Amino acid sequence: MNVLVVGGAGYIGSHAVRLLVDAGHDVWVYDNLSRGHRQAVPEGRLIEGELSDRATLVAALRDKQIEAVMHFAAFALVNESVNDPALYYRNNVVAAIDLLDAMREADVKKIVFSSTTATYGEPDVVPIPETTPQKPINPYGFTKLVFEQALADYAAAYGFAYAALRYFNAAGARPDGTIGEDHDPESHIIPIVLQVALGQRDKITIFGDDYATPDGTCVRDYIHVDDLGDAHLRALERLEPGKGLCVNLGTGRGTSVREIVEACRAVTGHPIPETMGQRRAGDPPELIADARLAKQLLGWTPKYTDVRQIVETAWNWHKSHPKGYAKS
Ligand SMILES: O=c1ccn([C@@H]2O[C@H](COP(=O)(O)OP(=O)(O)O[C@H]3O[C@H](CO)[C@@H](O)[C@H](O)[C@H]3O)[C@@H](O)[C@H]2O)c(=O)[nH]1
Repeated sequence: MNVLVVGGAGYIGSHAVRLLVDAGHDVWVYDNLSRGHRQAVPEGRLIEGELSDRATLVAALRDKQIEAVMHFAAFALVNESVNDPALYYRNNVVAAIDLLDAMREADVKKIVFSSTTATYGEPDVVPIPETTPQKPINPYGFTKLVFEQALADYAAAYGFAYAALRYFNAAGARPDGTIGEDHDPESHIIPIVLQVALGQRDKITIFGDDYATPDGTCVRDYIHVDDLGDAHLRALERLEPGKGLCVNLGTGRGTSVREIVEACRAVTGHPIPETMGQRRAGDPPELIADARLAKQLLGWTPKYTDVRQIVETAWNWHKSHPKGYAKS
């Protein structure tokens, strides 16, 4: 299939691009490189442009005879969204609607969208099934929920075929070590802990150990980035006009912050000093996917079932690219 991957130079998008190429799809990356990396895109496959630049998008969709779009070009930091909601509503909603309208203009109506567990807010029931009411608690979560709703409405009115894949915590890197996770500034737990092992930070600060969880630290469902990519490829094959496929992507297993730090010690052989800090505002104690629907509807099973394996792939990237893409 001819696929345009919008935001395909970013962390998760770039991994999906490689899997699409591996599977024989004809793949083009559309990205403004504001947070993505040119080096993460296969040679000759980058179309530079803004999400809101409808003319460039329509031209790309037509020239490359695109049949489906994967949309990864959203901002995804909770704190940033609280401090600058305008940035989030502009990019994740307004510009993303421009993308949908460019698709209408070019008569491309298949889209796979990166949604998030943040649309559920702080759910009462864990593991979290898709039937959980979506009640976000920050602007980031709201922007993703608004776009899910836009997709449902575009499906009903214009015959769009869509998938909204609600990610839990994306982690790890392509096992061949060629691409990985490089955010600036970094805020995600695994890269930060690995930066301690690389000598770039003195210690890891654990944000609270007084939660009502088995070891007192927050529990998350870490899902390997290639397992996420695999689910995108499967969703692409199952899109139906006028319908939405809304599923959680997680392993169904929880891992605490302490367990992440332990896994990083085991994988790197570094003692990784830790210190106990305050709770971080807005962190729910426990987010674990009920991942049965994705298995049922997509025939998808995550290959990485042990968080240590996920950390191994991340470490493989970080130790060979200690400065990320910039100076590796
Ligand atoms: O220096 C650190 C960094 C993180 N944590 C903890 O580690 C866990 C995971 O944190 P992080 O890696 O930042 O992920 P989440 O906050 O769970 O965020 C995930 O989920 C969010 C929406 O739910 C998305 O916005 C993010 O991109 C995605 O990584 C949380 O309990 C944090 O409090 C620490 O203890 N110390």
